[in-house]
Amino acid sequence: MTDTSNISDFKSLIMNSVSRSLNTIFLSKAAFCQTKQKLNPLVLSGASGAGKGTLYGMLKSRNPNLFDLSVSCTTRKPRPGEAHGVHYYFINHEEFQKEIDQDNFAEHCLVHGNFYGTLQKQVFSFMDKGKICVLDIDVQGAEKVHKKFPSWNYVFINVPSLKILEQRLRGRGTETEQQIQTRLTNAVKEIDSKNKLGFYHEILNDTQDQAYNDLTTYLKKQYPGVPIN
Ligand SMILES: Nc1ncnc2c1ncn2[C@@H]1O[C@H](COP(=O)(O)OP(=O)(O)OP(=O)(O)O)[C@@H](O)[C@H]1O
Repeated sequence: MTDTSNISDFKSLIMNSVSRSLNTIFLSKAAFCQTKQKLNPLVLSGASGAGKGTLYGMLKSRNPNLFDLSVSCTTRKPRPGEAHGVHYYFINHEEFQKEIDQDNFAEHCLVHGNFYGTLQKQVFSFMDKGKICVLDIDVQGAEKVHKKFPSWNYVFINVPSLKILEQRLRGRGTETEQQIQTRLTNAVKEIDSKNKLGFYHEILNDTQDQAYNDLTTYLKKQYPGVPIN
């Protein structure tokens, strides 16, 4: 009686141990597959002041481990308070030109004598970590990226009216009067070209909560199975 009971205990010990080992193998495999899942980057575009940064901030604060903002390279000098690798990668003209020659940019442009660009390898490194890399770029930049990577997700943040855009730019208080006027003039062109380009999903940024809700509804469809808050 005692012997049989011992054998039965021994059997169940072995079975439990095998079952635990198999669980560990399958769970680690699932975790491995999850970390290797590559998620297409999200390109947020729209006029200056439309709310790209605000909506990215909401995505990041509610999903800190899922979204990461791509940091651009620039040849302009850092402003007080700007840190290398945080606000921009500050590189010189020679280094920037080398990256252009090697076709390493998803997009780049020259503004007032300074280069700005998004390095592909930086975007790919986020993808390798299973993250959604967010590119916060203007309409011209997004058009260039789309030529190279048409399968990425393109969202155009729009505003209810130019009047409201003007109010928001003034409220932000980071631009001079001249810069506000330039941004408003550019906004008309950007909204116009968004209509012609046709690859965007458009989000109207009326109230922040409604815009965030519309954005996440779209993202949940684009990234099925990925929990997005
Ligand atoms: N739905 C909203 N209602 C009211 N104010 C808003 C809304 N969304 C954004 N804002 C405000 O509008 C201003 C511009 O927004 P934000 O800085 O996010 O724009 P942006 O598109 O990132 O601009 P830029 O391209 O110039 O960086 C900010 O002061 C922000 O707080």
